[in-house]
Amino acid sequence: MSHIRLFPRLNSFQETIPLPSSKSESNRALIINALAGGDMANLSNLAEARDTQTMIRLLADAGNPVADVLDAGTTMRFLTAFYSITGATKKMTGTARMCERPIGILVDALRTLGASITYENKEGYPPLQLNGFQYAGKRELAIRGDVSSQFISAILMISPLLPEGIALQITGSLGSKPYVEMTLAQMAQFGIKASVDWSKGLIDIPAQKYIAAPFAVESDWSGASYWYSMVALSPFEDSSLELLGLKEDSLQGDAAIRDIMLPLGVKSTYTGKGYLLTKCEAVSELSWDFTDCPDLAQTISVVAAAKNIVLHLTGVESLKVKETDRVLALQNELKKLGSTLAEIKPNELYTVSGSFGHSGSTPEIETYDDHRMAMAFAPVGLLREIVIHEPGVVAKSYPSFWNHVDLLLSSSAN
Ligand SMILES: O=C(O)C1=C[C@@H](OP(=O)(O)O)[C@@H](O)[C@H](O)C1
Ligand SMILES: C=C(OP(=O)(O)O)C(=O)O
Repeated sequence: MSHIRLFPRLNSFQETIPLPSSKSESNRALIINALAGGDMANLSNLAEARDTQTMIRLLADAGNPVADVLDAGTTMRFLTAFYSITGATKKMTGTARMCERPIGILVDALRTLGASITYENKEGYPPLQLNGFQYAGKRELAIRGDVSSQFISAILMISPLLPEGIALQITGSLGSKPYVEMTLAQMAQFGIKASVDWSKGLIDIPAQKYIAAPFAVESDWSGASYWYSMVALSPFEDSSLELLGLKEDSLQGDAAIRDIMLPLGVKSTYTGKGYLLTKCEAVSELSWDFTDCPDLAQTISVVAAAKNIVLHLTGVESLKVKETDRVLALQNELKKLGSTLAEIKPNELYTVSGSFGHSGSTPEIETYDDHRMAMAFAPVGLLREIVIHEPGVVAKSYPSFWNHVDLLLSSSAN
């Protein structure tokens, strides 16, 4: 299927959406469970996301000298640390885009600990060749926090296995902090004790053993964000959705979508089984810092553009090194809705503003091999006909996305 065409419906919806499981929680659970020597049967509700299925496949294929992670960032970063500490000889590679995503900060940290790693092409980027591990005898490690938190999560998960544990000093600002907290919380569920001083950026983990334990993965709050958009963009006041499996007290930072969407016109009510989303009044201008929840920036930018809400975004620096340069991709595609994403302060402050076009030629949205481009723009189909190119990209995190969209929107695929 090279594109999907979505058509607005003429009435409201009241539906229940069975959300996918979190790929972030799944990929941590898989690494931690493997380090604990646990049985796979201990893990329930693992994500159907390709990133997680790739992790499962690669962990089961220990003897293969090559690990191809495709486009999965967490799989690349977590497995590089996992194979390093387990002394594997392994080539780590992925898609062309994965080979443009930085990994030097993690490689430097692993080398300091004792890993032997070489770059096959460009310094600081995959593919990598891992050639075993000889403990360097140092428990103090400094690591930058401003490029990707996944480097820190990767190091943290292997740290209990280091002969003296680790005293990790995060330097600079820390982006995506809730993902580091998620890592520590999941490690704690497998018996790991850590002391953390966020005011100093210090995480201390003594050497200790993981204790195998059962772990059930929650529904995905990042995937939930697109259903929030559906409610925000529905022109009918009585539209509502119930999202199943979301927890009130989630490990996922993207649960912040509850707070972000309130001023954008969506009220969240916990039902015991998940969340009920209903419509409420929206503001006309909003500022939001996405440092803790970068994966929500596309969702929110599109909602703002489609509702003619002026949105000021900060904390979006990391968007340039994700599945695509998400700032550039948004700039190109928001134009097709009548909006601009203007860089107000270089690399710091961006503003979405414009005038949403209900008529004129059908916007044809390119997706740049990025699942979140496809899912962020799909809800616009509630307001006007729209075409999304390469809709299969959603498989990275949410393979059943279009089946769920069918509950709300008519579509034709080509
Ligand atoms: O650790 C994780 O599971 C993730 C961390 C974030 O990446 P960065 O830390 O690179 O911002 C996020 O964007 C990604 O989708 C998943
Ligand atoms: C950035 C993402 O994933 P990753 O970095 O793990 O490829 C994402 O899912 O939006």
